[in-house]
Amino acid sequence: MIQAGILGATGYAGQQLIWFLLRHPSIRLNFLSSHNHTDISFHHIYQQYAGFIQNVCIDMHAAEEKLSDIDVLFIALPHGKAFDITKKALDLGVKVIDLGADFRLKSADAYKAWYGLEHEAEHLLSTAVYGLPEIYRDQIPTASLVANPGCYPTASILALAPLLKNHLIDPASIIIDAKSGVSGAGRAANIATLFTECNESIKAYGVASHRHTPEIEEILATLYGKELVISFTPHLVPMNRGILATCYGNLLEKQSQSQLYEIYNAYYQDEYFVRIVETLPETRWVKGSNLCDIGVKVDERTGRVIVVSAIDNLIKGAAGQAVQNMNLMFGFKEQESLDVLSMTP
Ligand SMILES: NC(=O)C1=CN([C@@H]2O[C@H](COP(=O)(O)OP(=O)(O)OC[C@H]3O[C@@H](n4cnc5c(N)ncnc54)[C@H](OP(=O)(O)O)[C@@H]3O)[C@@H](O)[C@H]2O)C=CC1
Ligand SMILES: CC(=O)N[C@@H](CCC(=O)OP(=O)(O)O)C(=O)O
Repeated sequence: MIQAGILGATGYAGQQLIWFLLRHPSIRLNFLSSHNHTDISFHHIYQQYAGFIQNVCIDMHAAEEKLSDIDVLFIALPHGKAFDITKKALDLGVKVIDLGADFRLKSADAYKAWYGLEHEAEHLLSTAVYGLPEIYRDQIPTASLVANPGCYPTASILALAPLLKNHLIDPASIIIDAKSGVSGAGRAANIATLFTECNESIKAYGVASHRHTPEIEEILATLYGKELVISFTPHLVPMNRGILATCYGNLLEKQSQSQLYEIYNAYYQDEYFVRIVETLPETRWVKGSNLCDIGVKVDERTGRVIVVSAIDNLIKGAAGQAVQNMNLMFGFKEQESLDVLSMTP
């Protein structure tokens, strides 16, 4: 039995992680941490767990004392909070999966530029593995520290990877127009995510400045083999969950619809969690699952390819992907506890 500790268990990502770990036959939840709900039973905060989970939330200090009791630490804290505890956990031989952004970028300078914070564990950046199994599966099983990707980067990178790996588009032409449900902003109180502020409205935000831009660029550049820059515009839409990323690129040579489908199907042929769909993806068909649906359309008139991807931001965009990484790190079946389908409607 693997002992797991969860920091930030009371957040949306942490709660979703618990939902999956409870189904896992080889995992025991050792501790759950919270900031504002310490000494409160987890099932009093998320009442669907009544009768299923007995843990009482503890604070970060108490969690730190329990590090030597666990095999894996999941960190679902706001960015900037993972440095110290990650160092301590790794020193004790505990494997770490960080759902936040603290170990995703390879350079501390880039982290400072986009997150406005000094990186306090720079020496770990070269050892952290970017936890997108469809791209880095070979490195994850031996990793001690996995940086779980952001939700928008997961949807965007999976959508564009086959085009860049096969050098089919001009990288300077990439535009990603993405929409997220409100749970992407977390559970903490915030005026911008009040029902009355975001219901019946859609807005772009972080235009030309969103912190997921360098993360997407870094991984796409690795796939392409050369530096590149993209335009990325996220939008907030009035739904609880889901990300839809619509990605545009100029084709370097004429490609037919069926050629591109063949390329996508070949690229993802062994991937359980990626479905190449003939219709266009919709968030409702992946909501509640660890799946990423991808649809591809050639616009012959403009010479562009338009790729649409859909994920559940809290699952393939966070907790599901974290469990997928844990399964790989501990030698479990990659799909263990993750093969659930959307229950829509
Ligand atoms: N929401 C999403 O779709 C995604 C989120 N992520 C990342 O996962 C991480 C968690 O996100 P999310 O669950 O949405 O956020 P939430 O705001 O919902 O949860 C944050 C969690 O961290 C705890 N916390 C807050 N501040 C502190 C602090 N100073 N010290 C210790 N604990 C603290 C909170 O405790 P309490 O509840 O007691 O306040 C809560 O458990 C973030 O890094 C986020 O960027 C990644 C991909 C997708
Ligand atoms: C709707 C919304 O606000 N979404 C979040 C992204 C959530 C996520 O993946 O954030 P991390 O990179 O911090 O893990 C945002 O745009 O900041």
